[in-house]
Amino acid sequence: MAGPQEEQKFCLQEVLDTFKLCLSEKKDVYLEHYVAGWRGLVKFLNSLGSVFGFISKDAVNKINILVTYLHGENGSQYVTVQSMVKYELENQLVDLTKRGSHPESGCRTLLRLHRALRWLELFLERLRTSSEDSKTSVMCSEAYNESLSQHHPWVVRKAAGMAFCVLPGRPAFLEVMNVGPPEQVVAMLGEAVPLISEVYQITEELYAQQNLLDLP
Ligand SMILES: CCCCCCCC/C=C\CCCCCCCC(=O)N[C@@H](COP(=O)(O)O)[C@H](O)/C=C/CCCCCCCCCCCCC
Repeated sequence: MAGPQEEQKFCLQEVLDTFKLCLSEKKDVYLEHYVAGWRGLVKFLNSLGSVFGFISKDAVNKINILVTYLHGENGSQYVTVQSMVKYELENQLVDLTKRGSHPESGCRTLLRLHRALRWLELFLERLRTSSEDSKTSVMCSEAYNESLSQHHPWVVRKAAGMAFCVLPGRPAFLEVMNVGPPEQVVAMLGEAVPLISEVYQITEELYAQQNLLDLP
């Protein structure tokens, strides 16, 4: 039986499988698999050391908010992102313009992870197409500057930038993914990036249609 250390070990294949399960036949996004994908990614983040603790803590907090809805008395309304949006909007459960009585709605919580998914897509695509001596810190901050950073205040941007500086080099980074030699990791990233991108695009379109992209 695997010990606690073993259970916490990151595996890219596992994350890939989870994101594969995210989309239903009619392209709805299953919340359960979406948060499971994030849980897997947080395992990876935790393996990089305590300097990433503040990021991991925020991600876990948001995952837990969504899991609480998923397992709560109205859990059946939270099966997909589409049903969650419909339910929360129809029941006025979302603070639309300023934070009020629903500061932790499913919609605003998921939006934060959704924005981070775009960062992930950009970062993994850079990682996939980079050369052996490319710097992960540079790829990470470029991806961050093109996506998430515009939603973060100066102090968070500064802390994130400092954390990126201690990321391991590309070879060590690929090794932690527990896939095998670098070529195999690159091949798996070639499968993972389009999947992540599709989940991102579907959510983005839904949020855009409902005017939810700037939830406070
Ligand atoms: C396939 C494996 C390779 C890549 C593995 C990457 C692993 C990444 C795992 C988790 C990513 C963390 C997701 C962070 C969600 C952030 C949500 C957010 O924007 N929260 C802010 C706003 O929230 P509210 O205040 O409005 O509730 C919050 O202020 C943020 C606080 C923490 C700082 C977030 C910085 C995010 C940087 C991007 C992640 C860098 C990870 C680098 C590891 C390679």
